[in-house]
Amino acid sequence: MSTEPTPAITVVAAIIRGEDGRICLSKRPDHKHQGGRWEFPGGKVEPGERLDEALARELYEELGMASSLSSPFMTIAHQYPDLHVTLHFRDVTGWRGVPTGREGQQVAWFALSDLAELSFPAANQPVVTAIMLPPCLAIVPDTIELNTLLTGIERLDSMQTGVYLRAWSQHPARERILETCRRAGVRVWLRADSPLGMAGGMPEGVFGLHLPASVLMGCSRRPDFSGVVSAACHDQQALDKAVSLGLDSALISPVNPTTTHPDQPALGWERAGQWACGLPLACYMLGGVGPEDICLAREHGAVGVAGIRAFWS
Ligand SMILES: Nc1nc2c([nH]c(=O)n2[C@@H]2O[C@H](COP(=O)(O)OP(=O)(O)OP(=O)(O)O)[C@@H](O)[C@H]2O)c(=O)[nH]1
Ligand SMILES: [Mg+2]
Repeated sequence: MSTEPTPAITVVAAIIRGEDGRICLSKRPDHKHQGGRWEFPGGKVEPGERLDEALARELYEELGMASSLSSPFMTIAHQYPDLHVTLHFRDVTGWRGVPTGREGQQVAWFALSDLAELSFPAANQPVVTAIMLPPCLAIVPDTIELNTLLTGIERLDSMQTGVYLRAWSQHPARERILETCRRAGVRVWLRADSPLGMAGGMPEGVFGLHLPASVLMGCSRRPDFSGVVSAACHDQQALDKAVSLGLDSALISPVNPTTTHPDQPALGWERAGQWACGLPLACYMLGGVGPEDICLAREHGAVGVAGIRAFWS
């Protein structure tokens, strides 16, 4: 048996969003590692290169794009049978030129709704799910007044913010709340009451099922739900469990001290970031954070922020 260690490489890859929201992908040549699959354009980071420099170089070499500005989106560590990759996916925010396959590779733009049909390298599934998620998750307080909630939902930017209706199933106006979200095009998460999901099934059009920590730890498999499944994680054991169940997303908390959970010591950004970075699921930072912290959250391995007070006052 060979005792050679598996080679390890660091890769940067670009999430290039067109003005119409479509994503630019290229097809890996058949003879390459993970050949014939669609990829986020990019490649190996050279020694001494910063991630943004490496991505700008790769995008110029592969697609002829100049002056690319980029910021962190998600990092995934993945073990292939023959290779260990650390993939740094970055949002490309500024470029010139039309992306063109300069190495003979096919390049195309895809709507988010088409991505699920494409074949990607095995490491990519978590990032494909993550780009369909809003960067903010507004958790609805249990005691909010109905009109404040309905007006608040109507005012949200539905591309930017999804809503977690934590106490929805007990709410007397639950159908009206859900209908307001549907009309506003806001993506909705509901809470799982048990490891099986929601008693009585999920209403039509619900985007996400969220598992409180106690429910998560009682799950022996991913709940049956065709949408996104997320979980509340206050420690590494919970994150390990979320990964082992193949969940899509985790809410890591509390990052900062909060008035809602004064008894829980805050993790701080550094520790929360060490937990999130490299995981094959989309993490949201929760606890004393708001939309102004999206960049900070992404620098610490999360795709966005979740909060209660920051969204409804
Ligand atoms: N660019 C890119 N590479 C990915 C993705 N997902 C993924 O697993 N990889 C893996 O990361 C590695 C990236 O290598 P690459 O072939 O793009 O590297 P490169 O552009 O520097 O090419 P070269 O080796 O021909 O110089 C490959 O092993 C590839 O399978 C992805 O979405 N984009
Ligand atoms: Mg490449």
